[in-house]
Amino acid sequence: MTPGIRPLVAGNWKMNGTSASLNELRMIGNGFMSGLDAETEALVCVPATLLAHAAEILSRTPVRAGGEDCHTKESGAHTGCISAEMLKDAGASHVIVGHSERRADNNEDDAIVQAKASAAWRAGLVAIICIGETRAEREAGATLDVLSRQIAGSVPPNATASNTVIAYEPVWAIGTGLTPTAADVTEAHAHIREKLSEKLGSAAAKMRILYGGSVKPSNAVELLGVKNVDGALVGGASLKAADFLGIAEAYRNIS
Ligand SMILES: O=C[C@H](O)COP(=O)(O)O
Repeated sequence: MTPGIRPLVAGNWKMNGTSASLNELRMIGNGFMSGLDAETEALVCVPATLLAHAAEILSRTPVRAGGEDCHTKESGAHTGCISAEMLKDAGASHVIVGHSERRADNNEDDAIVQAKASAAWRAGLVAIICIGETRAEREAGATLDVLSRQIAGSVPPNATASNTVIAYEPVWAIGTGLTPTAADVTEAHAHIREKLSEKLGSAAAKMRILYGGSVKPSNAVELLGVKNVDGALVGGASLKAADFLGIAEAYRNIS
């Protein structure tokens, strides 16, 4: 938590979900309508095939819909790609850029991630910029250096707390059931805040820094209660409404 920052609990469905899954979204929306939004903002980033449906379903709730990636360009000859403008047109408010799965699967480097963040802003979307170290980098003691490098390269110099959210996701914690200790998360998030401050000045003080990687209802109070953790980016547990709502409910037990 950071005083003065309203937490954001964001889901990332990744390459999961068909129209049959939309009922989970309805239940997520209904859950936030029954009072959870007092504690936290909520967002679910879904595959592009579901985005327009998701946005329509969630439009009657406090929960927003987002995209999982965007191209750097507005339009053109890029078969199979989706622009930020297309996501906006389909009802997105946010888009994830630089997720470690895209960095690994599609060879996306920091320069591409930064260009995607700028593309998101151009379309009127908030960019959720993901950073985080691999297991090998962690074991080499390079975690903070990796975070510094990724912030330097992936975050545009004119980022603000209104147009950008940072998500710290240790790659080795994603989908593994493993999580860093609260002390590790404290150190990483403090370092991220410091580096953002050096780069962005006062804009960094109110910028949300989410934690992502095996967040579940059972560990949410511990992970999300850490200083400078301003919400969660949730993968697997966002696919089931009960789990996603359970994570958001953690804020009722965090002071
Ligand atoms: O974007 C979400 C993260 O990759 C976390 O995924 P996970 O909650 O399944 O570990």
